[in-house]
Amino acid sequence: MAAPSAIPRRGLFIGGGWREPSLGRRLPVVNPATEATIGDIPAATAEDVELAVSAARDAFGRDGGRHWSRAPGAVRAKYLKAIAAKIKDKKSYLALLETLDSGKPLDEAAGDMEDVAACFEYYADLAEALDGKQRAPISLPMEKFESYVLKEPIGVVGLITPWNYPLLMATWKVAPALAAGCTAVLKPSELASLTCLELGGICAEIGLPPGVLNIITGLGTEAGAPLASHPHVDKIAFTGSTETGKRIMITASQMVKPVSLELGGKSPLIVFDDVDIDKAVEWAMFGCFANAGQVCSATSRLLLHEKIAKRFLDRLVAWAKSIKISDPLEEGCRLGSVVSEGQYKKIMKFISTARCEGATILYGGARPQHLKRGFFIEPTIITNVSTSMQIWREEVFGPVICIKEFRTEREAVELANDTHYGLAGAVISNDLERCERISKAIQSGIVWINCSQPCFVQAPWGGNKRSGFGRELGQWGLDNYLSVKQVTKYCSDEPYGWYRPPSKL
Ligand SMILES: NC(=O)c1ccc[n+]([C@@H]2O[C@H](COP(=O)([O-])OP(=O)(O)OC[C@H]3O[C@@H](n4cnc5c(N)ncnc54)[C@H](O)[C@@H]3O)[C@@H](O)[C@H]2O)c1
Ligand SMILES: C[N+](C)(C)CC=O
Repeated sequence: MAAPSAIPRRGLFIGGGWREPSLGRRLPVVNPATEATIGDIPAATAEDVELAVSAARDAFGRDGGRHWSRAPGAVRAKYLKAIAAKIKDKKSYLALLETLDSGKPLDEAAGDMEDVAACFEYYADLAEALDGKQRAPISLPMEKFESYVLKEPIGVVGLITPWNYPLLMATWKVAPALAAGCTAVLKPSELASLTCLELGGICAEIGLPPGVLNIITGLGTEAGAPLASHPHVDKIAFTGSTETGKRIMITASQMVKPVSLELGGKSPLIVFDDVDIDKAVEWAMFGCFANAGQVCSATSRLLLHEKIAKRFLDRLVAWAKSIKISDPLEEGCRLGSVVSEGQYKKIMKFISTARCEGATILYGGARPQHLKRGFFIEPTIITNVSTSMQIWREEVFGPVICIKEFRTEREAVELANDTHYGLAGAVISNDLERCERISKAIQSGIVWINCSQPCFVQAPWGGNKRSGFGRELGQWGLDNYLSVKQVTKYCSDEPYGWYRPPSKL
């Protein structure tokens, strides 16, 4: 598909319609693969947050919730399925916008759109099943009482999301929140908001009741912060950096507002000496170079058994040289640009600091020579790394992998856990018992065996330690937006009998 000459000019999506931002300001949209400004998005501020939250509150309580929050799950499922169908219809167009906005290869963006549609369909099914799970009885030790559980939507939720998988990360929150009966205000990243705004258009097309989903674009400090601190927002679900996550937690704590946080990572991939080297190399590449390494769960610390380290690195360099780095719209592109100039400079600084600290840039580390414009960085392989180096400790969020060797399983696990993060980890070995042992020993929310990165909507996603808490996807994702209410009934004809009745005289 050819790139459109201009991207759609959208307003903020509030109360089922488009609105210009209150202060009339807009932010430029830069295609990171060409550095050309291709349009702009509205810059919402506290005034717009106020309107969006108010629209979401109205939608939550409208007609006593009969049309949304207390409607049968099948009603909400119908809308979610309609959204999924539209996403599928518009897959090529949405993928194109995602690529123009973020620099990711078009094939990856198309895959993301399939995952977006699948996520809406999955939570449509869970919305339908929710009614059947209401009033689940609780077994009590006293016959005079009966107890059951109601699962109710939490209320109005604020959803704040990052730029690396713009529509997909938003969908991981929007789909379960709506399935649960919540109404929502979505604030995508200012660096890539185009497809999230298109989601607003889709909601209007399918006739989603006004205010159920509101989408406000803008800067984190101007639009995200007032959303997080708004007293009428009942929960914040956040995906982004650990630093912003900390700020959100502090803000939310003032109102004892629940938060779920999906934060950064510095995940390990352990490779033993009993593997097919080329197969393992491909997973190592996918684990750290897919989406130009801008993946929260990127396995960016590679731990190699010393017996295969040399051969593995030779093959890794050979494979890395063969990656097609190009305009992300070109067929077969496997490494596009990173998302922005700021991200490009940040990654380059990580590489130069690694060099200054004494690490070896075995391959890459620079702009590809054949690309004169755009924020492209070669796949970068760094060796001679010590555990005190920044490159070992901090999340780069770019196509940069650092490597250490190990001798024993114990040493591998110690190195794997030598991080403040705890999002993911991976192990590759033909000894499956060893893989099982290691999957228990790695301190993270996700472990992959003999692969890295596959992600399924049915399985829980989230981290430990400074990678956050709470789980998205699967049933856990729905539970994020449900409040559990205990209802207990006294069902005996007898008086309770704790107090002595007063005399009738
Ligand atoms: N754990 C996961 O599932 C997961 C998934 C994707 C990305 N991430 C993480 O996201 C990070 C990259 O994303 P990013 O650079 O967009 O993160 P970021 O923290 O800079 O921004 C995330 C979102 O928060 C908003 N924001 C910024 N400051 C804010 C504030 N003070 N109050 C409220 N909102 C604010 C931003 O506008 C954006 O919408 C990486 O650390 C990555 O690991 C985690
Ligand atoms: C889970 N994933 C890989 C789609 C997004 C994390 O950044």
